[in-house]
Amino acid sequence: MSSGSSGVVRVYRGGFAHSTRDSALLVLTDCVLGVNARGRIAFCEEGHNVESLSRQWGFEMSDVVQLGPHEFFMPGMVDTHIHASQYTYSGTHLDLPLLDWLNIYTFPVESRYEDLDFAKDAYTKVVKRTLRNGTTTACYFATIHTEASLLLGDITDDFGQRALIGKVCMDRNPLVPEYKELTNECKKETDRFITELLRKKFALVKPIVTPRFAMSCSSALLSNLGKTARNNDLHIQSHISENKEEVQFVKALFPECKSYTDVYAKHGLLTSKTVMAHGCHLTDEELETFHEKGAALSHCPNSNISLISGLLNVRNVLNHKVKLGLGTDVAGGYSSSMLDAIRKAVDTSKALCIQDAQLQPLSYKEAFRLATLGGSEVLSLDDCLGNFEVEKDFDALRVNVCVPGSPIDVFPGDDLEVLLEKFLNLGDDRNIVEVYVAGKRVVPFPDSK
Ligand SMILES: O=c1[nH]c(=O)c2nc[nH]c2[nH]1
Ligand SMILES: [Zn+2]
Repeated sequence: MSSGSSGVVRVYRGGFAHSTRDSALLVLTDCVLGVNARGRIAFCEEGHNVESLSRQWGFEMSDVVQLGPHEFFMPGMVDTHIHASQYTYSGTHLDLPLLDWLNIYTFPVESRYEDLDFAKDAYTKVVKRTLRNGTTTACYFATIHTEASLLLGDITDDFGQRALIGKVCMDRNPLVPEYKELTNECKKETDRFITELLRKKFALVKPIVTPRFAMSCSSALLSNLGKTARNNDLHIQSHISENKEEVQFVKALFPECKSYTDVYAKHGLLTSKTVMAHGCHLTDEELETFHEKGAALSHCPNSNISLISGLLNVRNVLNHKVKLGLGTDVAGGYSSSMLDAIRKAVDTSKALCIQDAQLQPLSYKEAFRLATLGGSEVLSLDDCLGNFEVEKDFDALRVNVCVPGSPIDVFPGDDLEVLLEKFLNLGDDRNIVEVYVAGKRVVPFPDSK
């Protein structure tokens, strides 16, 4: 379809499901959506308006792509916390708690990313795997290595995934001292990473300031990173209050700070562009600080259970009006699929309800919202993605619950809402037949990939 004078390059008609500010789930059984040449949503209206839209926007009725009866579009999913560098061992090494897990499994593997061949293989695989599973936006941790982190940026751009890329910063690592940088070297390399990645002018891939967590950073480094983020108006990511032992260590390392949250706040690292992973053991007072600062949390339920870290009370986080999204936290989390994060978020919430009958469980609709619009809010990208509002980028998954070999069975009377719920609970990448980022089809991969 040519864009003509209207600029509409593609039109789809059929079922759509998304979240809005007011509604965790809006199901549109017959909707017509147009995508313009900039990859943005030109219109999203009731299907019966298609003829007047075709006159208004100048497209032919024969150009309208009609979805099948078992198909629908949903917004692309936003993985707000994933370690690309840990993908090589995902699905293994889940028998230790966080601090031992870091020292024994994680740091030795991350050290290997000095080798760019190793990095290229791992990073290509994780980008392809996550895209196929519907992650249109990923907030990645790489490693301390600048060149390999830049390579991750190149690969995400090449595959068309939207991403924030963090070169990991750490100048403290007593048990694995070969995996850290000197404070000055870390500052210099972080600046170089940011400059070089921005110089590439990738439309969808940007740097994010990434102190690993308070335990692996000196106060001098944290302050410097806070300034770097402020001076360049950059996003910030780290970990917070994942595990009780970690919380105790941080208290001992930063006695002048009144809480773990205060450590980041005092160093200028808690802003409206900050996303902190986990937060399982945050107090209500700390959640209030998150709310005041506009900082966000990434809930990583698979990792929290796999490393026996804790169970985040999402209802309490939502009640505090803290921005919240979901993360796979590969490889503390063993699945790179955001569908797994949705399921584990609901399961975790239900487990907490077993202990406290007063608590209201997270519904699948709320989890759907967290994985899409919630994630876009966490990354302060909700003005350009997260749902199907006009003028947002068309980041979308075309789902077919009835593909050959589908893990889902459909029965008479299953409406679109049922198909969505079945997909979220039972579906996998076989059901994600196409993935779009900023209007461009990125899955199936082109033959060259
Ligand atoms: O789940 C986690 N994965 C990590 O790599 C990490 N580093 C600090 N804290 C962490 N938590
Ligand atoms: Zn993590």
